[in-house]
Amino acid sequence: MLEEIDSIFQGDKMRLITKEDYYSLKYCEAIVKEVARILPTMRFSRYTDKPSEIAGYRWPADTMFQINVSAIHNNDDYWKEPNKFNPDRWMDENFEPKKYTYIVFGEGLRLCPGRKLAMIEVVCLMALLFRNYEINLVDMNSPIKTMSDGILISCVELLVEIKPRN
Ligand code: HEM
Repeated sequence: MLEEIDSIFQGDKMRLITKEDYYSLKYCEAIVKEVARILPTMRFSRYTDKPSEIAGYRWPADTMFQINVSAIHNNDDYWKEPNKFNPDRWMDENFEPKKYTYIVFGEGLRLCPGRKLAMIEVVCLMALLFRNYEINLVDMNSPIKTMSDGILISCVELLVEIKPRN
C-alpha cells in the first residue's frame, strides 16, 4: 500500500490529489473493498407488503427480512478462503464477485447511488493520510470494538499511534 502511494506522490506531501491519482490507487481500493467485505458497515432489510413466496417458502404480508450481509460475504460457495483478509483477490483483472454476493452497497433497484463517491472519498482519504503519516495499531491483538444502531455499524474505539512520515 505504501509503495503504491509513494510511487504516485514521489515524496510530494503537499500537492492536491487528482483524478489520475485516484485511478492509480488500485491496491488502496482493493484494501477498502476487502475491509468492507470482512467488516460491512451497513445492515439493510426487506419487507413484504403482500403475501409472497421467497426462497421456496410462503411468507405473510408485513414480514421483515434482515439481510445477513456478513454471512453472504463469508460464504465459501462464493468466496475462495472467505475468512482470509486478502486484498489481492481484487487485483486480478478478471475478478468480479458474482451478482448479489458482494453487497456492501446493496444490490438491484435500491443499489446505493453514492457508492462511487463513497469509494473516492475513502480511497483518497487513505492515500492522503498514509502519504504523510505512519499509523499503527497500538495493540494488533485487540478485537475491534463496534456498535450498531440496527442499520449502521460503527467503530467505537480504535487506539492508533500516529507519527509524521519522513
Ligand atoms: C461507505 C459508504 C456507504 C455505504 C456502505 C452505503 C451503503 C448503502 C446501502 C447498503 C444501500 C442500500 C440500502 C437498501 O437496499 O435498503 C444504500 C442506499 C443508499 N445510499 Fe448509500 N452507502 C454509502 C454512501 C453513500 C453516499 C456517499 C451517498 C450519497 C452521496 C449515499 C446515498 C444513498 C441513497 C440515497 C440510498 C437509497 C437508494 C434507494 O433507496 O433507492 N450512500 N447505501
